[in-house]
Amino acid sequence: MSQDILIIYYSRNGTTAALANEVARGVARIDGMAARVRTVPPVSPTTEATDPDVPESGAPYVDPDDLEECAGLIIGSPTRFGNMAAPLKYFIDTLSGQWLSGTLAGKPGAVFTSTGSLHGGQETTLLSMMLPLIHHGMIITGLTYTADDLLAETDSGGTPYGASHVSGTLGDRPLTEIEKKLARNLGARVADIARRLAQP
Ligand SMILES: Cc1cc2nc3c(=O)[nH]c(=O)nc-3n(C[C@H](O)[C@H](O)[C@H](O)COP(=O)(O)O)c2cc1C
Repeated sequence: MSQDILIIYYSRNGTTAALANEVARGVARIDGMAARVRTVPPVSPTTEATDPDVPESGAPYVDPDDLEECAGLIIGSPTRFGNMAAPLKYFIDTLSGQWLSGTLAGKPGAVFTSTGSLHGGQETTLLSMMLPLIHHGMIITGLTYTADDLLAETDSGGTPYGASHVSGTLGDRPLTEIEKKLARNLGARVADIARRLAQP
């Protein structure tokens, strides 16, 4: 039976979702590993506002069981003012129970983001997204210069801290080949580490 790497993302305009799909493809490259892709609902300043249990499109909403069952976790968010978007942070802030019981402790974790501009805060977002994962006891991994061609291209997304995409001021730039490659490599890296950790 395969082990799942949980990929949780928030995306309003679809570019972080596209990156999530590439990360999932990378997970699937590793024998015995499968990607479980989930999203989180938007948040509203109106406390009475509700959303359907199943989103109109895209991945299903993440469920607490997903966190229990995963062998690793990769989270993705658009960059908003140099930080992760509120819906993902809101979801993370509901995880006190999992923190207390060590649900994610010892599992590999990684992060990815999409920004409007190349210098719009990818690194700050990625680093700050790692912090809650560290609090949960996760083993954080990024990308490597040697295996991932990070030095080959520096004019699009892709950082040592995780996968990334530059969507442009109109948010309409497709993923570049190097962005796709690095996103897949990140998924494969987390899946490979999870598989090795599961070996006796
Ligand atoms: C409120 C808000 C804040 C943003 N802040 C930044 C920012 O700090 N740096 C940046 O490069 N892009 C910023 N953007 C642009 C988004 O990061 C970018 O459009 C991203 O690709 C959207 O991801 P999505 O397609 O998954 O929704 C911001 C967008 C919004 C709506």
